[in-house]
Amino acid sequence: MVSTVEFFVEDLVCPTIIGVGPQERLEKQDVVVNFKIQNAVEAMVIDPPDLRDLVKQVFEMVQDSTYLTLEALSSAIAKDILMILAYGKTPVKVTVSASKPHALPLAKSSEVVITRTLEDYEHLHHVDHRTVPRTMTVAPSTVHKVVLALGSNLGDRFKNIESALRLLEIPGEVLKEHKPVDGDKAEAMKVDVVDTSFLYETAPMYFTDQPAFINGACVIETNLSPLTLLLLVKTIETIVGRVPSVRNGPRAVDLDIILYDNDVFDTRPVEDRKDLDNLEGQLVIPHPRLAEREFVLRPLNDIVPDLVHPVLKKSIARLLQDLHISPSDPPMEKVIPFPRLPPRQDTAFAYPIEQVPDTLTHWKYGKAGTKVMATLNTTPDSFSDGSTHNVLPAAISYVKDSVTAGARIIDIGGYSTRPGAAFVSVDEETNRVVPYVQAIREQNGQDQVADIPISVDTFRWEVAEAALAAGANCINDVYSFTGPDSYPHSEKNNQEAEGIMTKMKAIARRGDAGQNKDYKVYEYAGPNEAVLEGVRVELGEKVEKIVKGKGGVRRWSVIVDPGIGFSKTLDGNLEVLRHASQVVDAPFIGPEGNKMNPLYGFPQLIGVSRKSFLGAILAEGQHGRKTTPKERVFATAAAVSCAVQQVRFSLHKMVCPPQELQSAHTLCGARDPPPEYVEAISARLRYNSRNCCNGQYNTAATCPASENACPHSYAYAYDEGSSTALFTCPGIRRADYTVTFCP
Ligand SMILES: Nc1ncnc2c1ncn2[C@@H]1O[C@H](COP(=O)(O)OP(=O)(O)OP(=O)(O)O)[C@@H](O)[C@H]1O
Ligand SMILES: Nc1nc2c(c(=O)[nH]1)N=C(CO)CN2
Repeated sequence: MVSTVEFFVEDLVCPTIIGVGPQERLEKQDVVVNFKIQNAVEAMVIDPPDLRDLVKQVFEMVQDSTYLTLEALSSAIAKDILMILAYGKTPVKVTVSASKPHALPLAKSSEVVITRTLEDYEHLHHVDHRTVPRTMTVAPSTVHKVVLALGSNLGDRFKNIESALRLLEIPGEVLKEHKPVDGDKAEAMKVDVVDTSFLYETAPMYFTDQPAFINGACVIETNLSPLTLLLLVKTIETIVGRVPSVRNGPRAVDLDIILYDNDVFDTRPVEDRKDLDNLEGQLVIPHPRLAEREFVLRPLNDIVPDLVHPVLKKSIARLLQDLHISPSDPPMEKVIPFPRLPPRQDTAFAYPIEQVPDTLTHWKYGKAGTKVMATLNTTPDSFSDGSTHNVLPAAISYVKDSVTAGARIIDIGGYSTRPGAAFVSVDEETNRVVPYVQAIREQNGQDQVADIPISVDTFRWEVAEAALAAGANCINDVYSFTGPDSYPHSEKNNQEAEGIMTKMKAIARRGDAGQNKDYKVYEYAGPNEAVLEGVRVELGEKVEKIVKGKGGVRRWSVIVDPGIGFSKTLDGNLEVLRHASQVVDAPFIGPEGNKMNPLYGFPQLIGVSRKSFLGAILAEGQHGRKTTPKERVFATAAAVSCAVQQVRFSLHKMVCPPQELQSAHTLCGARDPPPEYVEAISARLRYNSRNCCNGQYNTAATCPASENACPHSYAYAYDEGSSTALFTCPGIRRADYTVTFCP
């Protein structure tokens, strides 16, 4: 006979909505829950249940539930406990009792007691492998929300991931070879990529002697069953170029199914579920290694932070928070890729998707987190330097000098957005932009210039399309792609527009230069933050519109611009500039401060150079006077340095000659200390975090160390990726990192 051991939890009091009476549906009442877990002694010794965690999860689940009967509630509690404990481990038996102490006037309580094992829940088509559809099935009217993890560490990693996403959206074509599809029509299969995370460069986990990965995640909507989806992702991995390799080894692309609705599946027989090394050819959902992988959790946290793991009953944000990240772990770095456009035509590629471009370059957030954009105005009426650049040779020499001076992207504009600027036809604007793009790309033998990322400042799809075809990489749209002439509103066929949107990089700007807007509606944010909040809400809505839903721009392709100098008073402009970091660093916004900031985490473009709000400041006071844009150099430098001090990744749009641009670049570059500092800083942080808490504590809340563990200040330490050290050890506070460098 197998001897068993029992664990008890008694008198857990949880307020909840329970019962059928009208009053009971309105107000929470206390329910008292007791439960007992029984299992073989041997299994429990090896893997005892974490009762503290279990109690917390049961409490939260009961508190959030609204069952009509104690029977239903007890059964749900039993199911949750069984699933939490059985996740890859030995099944157990659970007895749950739930009582309502206030239900009966003449009795102490009314109570229900039930005993369950996992087998009792098989009919819910969870957990048991026999219930996972083994055939290729499609239910055309059912839409499932599925979360996928994306990874690549071989070849053009960004291109591989983009190719995989595009192939996902043509499941019928990809799975053609796998016919017969059990009577289902390939055309009925549907997958839409409806949201994407940021992308991160990550150090390889498990098998560490291999190249760094690019990792991300996406949400898809599909009518495919879990197993058909598995077949689809495995087929796509092969098409993109994945070849068999060592376990956890290098791969062109890796697509893992992380979550499928709220479902729980395991195709392995019950006796094989203890192990995670026998997954080949099987399907386990949620992905069994999710909770240990920062490279999956962090991107998921960008898009579905509140999604609750159906077994562990914790949100993605909580799983990420609970992850034990060691200070010595290399940090994950957000990256910003630029496509090389137009794409090379690969006639051998047999699938009907838009040709995926190679990657021109990619920027990292952490290293040199500030960059300079030079502005090439090709309008005769440009407000500060018109007439100097609108001649091709002069323009090219400006671009060359700007690149030498440190510009990392060129923004070309052929239609001024200043108030009262003359109307320019689409053809005229195109002719003002395209020849300049072509001329830059034709700078043979001068790779730095010929390969410089180019953005085009336009709000018209015809101009954008022509510019991208000529070799521009990025569209800088003052209306954030939601204007009257942008793609989604144009008469252009949707599919074609979608192709253009996914191919390019996008700069989403907030508003044109019309009347100053009234921001009173956002005054809840505080007397001095209404404009800032207005920008977050309005630009946030526009950005959500372009990154979410079918045909969206990838989140990793978007840079946001709060539009300093656009539709704001002088105070409004200053407010945004002074709080520039809050545009993208504040996680929550809204009247209750509980709405996710849709701009959270985006790289930011800041354009202050020579703008008229600086002119307004220079005109103030006794010694003030009217200035021309060219006279606002010092004011520009002050404004740029104000933003550089705050924003983790910022791109500064400069409208100035190359020599001024050089000082902006140097100013921005001042955040990059020489390599020996970086090494010294990381070593010191590692040392301090070890000393401070002996590596014992992993969350800021629990480390008892003093506030003064780090006596030195290094601005760069934070940027260089020591955020893990900062996070795991509160002795090293972010506030310690001012802009002084250690001698
Ligand atoms: N949720 C899931 N998503 C993807 N594959 C899964 C899943 N569950 C089980 N598998 C199985 O895992 C097997 C190994 O997949 P793969 O080759 O991608 O492994 P890996 O990338 O080395 O590891 P991992 O999947 O843990 O990232 C596949 O044969 C697949 O059937
Ligand atoms: N950083 C990182 N490490 C990995 C990854 C990955 O995607 N990113 N995938 C693996 C196998 O799936 C093994 N290790």
